[in-house]
Amino acid sequence: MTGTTALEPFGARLRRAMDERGPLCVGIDPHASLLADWGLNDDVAGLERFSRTVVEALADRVAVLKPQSAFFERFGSRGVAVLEKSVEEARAAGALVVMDAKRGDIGSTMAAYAETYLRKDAPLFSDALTVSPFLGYGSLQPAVDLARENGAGLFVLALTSNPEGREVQHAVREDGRTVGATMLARLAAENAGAEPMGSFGAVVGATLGDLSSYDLEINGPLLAPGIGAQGATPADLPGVFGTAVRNVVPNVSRGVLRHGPDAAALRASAERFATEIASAVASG
Ligand SMILES: O=c1ccn([C@@H]2O[C@H](COP(=O)(O)O)[C@@H](O)[C@H]2O)c(=O)[nH]1
Repeated sequence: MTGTTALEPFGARLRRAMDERGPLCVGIDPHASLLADWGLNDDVAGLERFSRTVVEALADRVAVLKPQSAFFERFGSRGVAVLEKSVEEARAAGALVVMDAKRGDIGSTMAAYAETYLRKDAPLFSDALTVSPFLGYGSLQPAVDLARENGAGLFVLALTSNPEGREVQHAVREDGRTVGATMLARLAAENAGAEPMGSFGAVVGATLGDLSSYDLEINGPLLAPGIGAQGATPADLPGVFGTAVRNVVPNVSRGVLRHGPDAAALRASAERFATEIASAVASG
């Protein structure tokens, strides 16, 4: 999957991975507390060991791994070097990598963020990147363009899993639509006509309860954090997402990672979540 050959669009690659492996996305979130629980030092060597363990245990079986950039950046350039290596190894083992860095800025700076994560030959190239649209959806255009050119994707924050997100995302605009609904509509337009689905996804928390007032049919993936440590369960998915549940990529980070460092235990936990998710999606 690495190299210079052109990539198929992210949406097509993700749909295939979801069909073959199931939709589960496991986070690589090396919290200081998890490093301690795993008997590792809170240093670059501990970070490297943690991340390598997760990649070796799961990259050959889950559809998506989602490193949380913040936990690597806190170690400076050496942490970012670990992140680079983890992304490369995860992709080489067959997982798609969603870089959770939530980038967002004025368009000219956004272009530099896009070069960092979405240009095929960049050291941190990832299959998709989380981005923040709160400087205006239009500010994301350089990332949309570069993602299209390189077969990558984006996950745009729309309705986040944290309770504080409401004050921004549920705010009602002059046209009567909420900010979150507007982001979903922009993504639906981005993905129009794409088959089997578009490459431009939304982040929609699994914690949010009934979202039937929102049109989640964006013809693109819905990255759904919040399962496990934040209190949502796989069984909540049909109630939150309705018929759009078939496009949901449920993310679990601490809920799986707390079972490490034993690789078999990490795999068993991911397998349990995958099974519960499959049965919830089938019932939805
Ligand atoms: O709305 C959002 C967007 C992103 N996240 C990220 O997902 C994981 C969740 O981790 P858990 O340990 O499963 O709670 C983490 O990296 C967040 O930064 C989110 O939770 N909500």
